[in-house]
Amino acid sequence: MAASSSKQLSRFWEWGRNIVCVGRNYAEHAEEMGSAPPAEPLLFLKPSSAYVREGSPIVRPRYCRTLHHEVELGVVLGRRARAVPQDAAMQLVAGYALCLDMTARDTQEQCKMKGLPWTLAKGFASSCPVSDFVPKEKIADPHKLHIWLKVNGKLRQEGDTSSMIFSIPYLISYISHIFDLEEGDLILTGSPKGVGAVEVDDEIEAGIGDVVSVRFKVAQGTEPGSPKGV
Ligand SMILES: CC(=O)CC(=O)C(=O)O
Ligand SMILES: [Mg+2]
Repeated sequence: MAASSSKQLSRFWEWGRNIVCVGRNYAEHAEEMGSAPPAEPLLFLKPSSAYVREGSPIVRPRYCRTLHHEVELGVVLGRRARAVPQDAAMQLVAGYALCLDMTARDTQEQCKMKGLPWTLAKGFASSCPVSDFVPKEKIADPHKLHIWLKVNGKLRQEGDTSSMIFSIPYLISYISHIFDLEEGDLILTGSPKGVGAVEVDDEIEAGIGDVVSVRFKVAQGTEPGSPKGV
């Protein structure tokens, strides 16, 4: 099947496709979370309604007291992938995006203690802010990118994608042996160290080097009747 063009995927967040997240893909972040680096990729999913774009706020759920930022490189798939070998995986990539894996850290800790899935912690509405789409032709080597994040102008997170434990082709191949990846799917490749809390009215700015950047404000969720959490 032919790959979708960059133009078709330039608004990938509107396709309603899978958001597949990789956890603990940087050893220093695994360590700061008190975990050992994984022997196999740790995967979880966000719903496509988790997307938020610049101009709308990141909304802290009512059940969350400790909302953390995680800056991550996102990989946008341009073609369906089933059981692809690593050496063919990069041909399926259409482009990249700067992504945030917003995390209700207190909820996640509760989920871990109770052996529950991370959906409330990682999958709430607006938990996946994304930048504009960056066509793959604009990135010479996705494993040599500087990703960074500031809160209210102060640098909080910096990482180099060369430090990923599992490379992009490894991840695409690995995931595609579990379920089909589709055109328009997004893979969040994990956070470097330096995750931390944001408060209501904070401003987050994040980018991939000087290729693309985004700004988001944090707001408080006020939905009546929203769950109490875990
Ligand atoms: C501990 C985590 O929240 C895993 C994660 O999302 C990561 O990027 O690492
Ligand atoms: Mg993450």
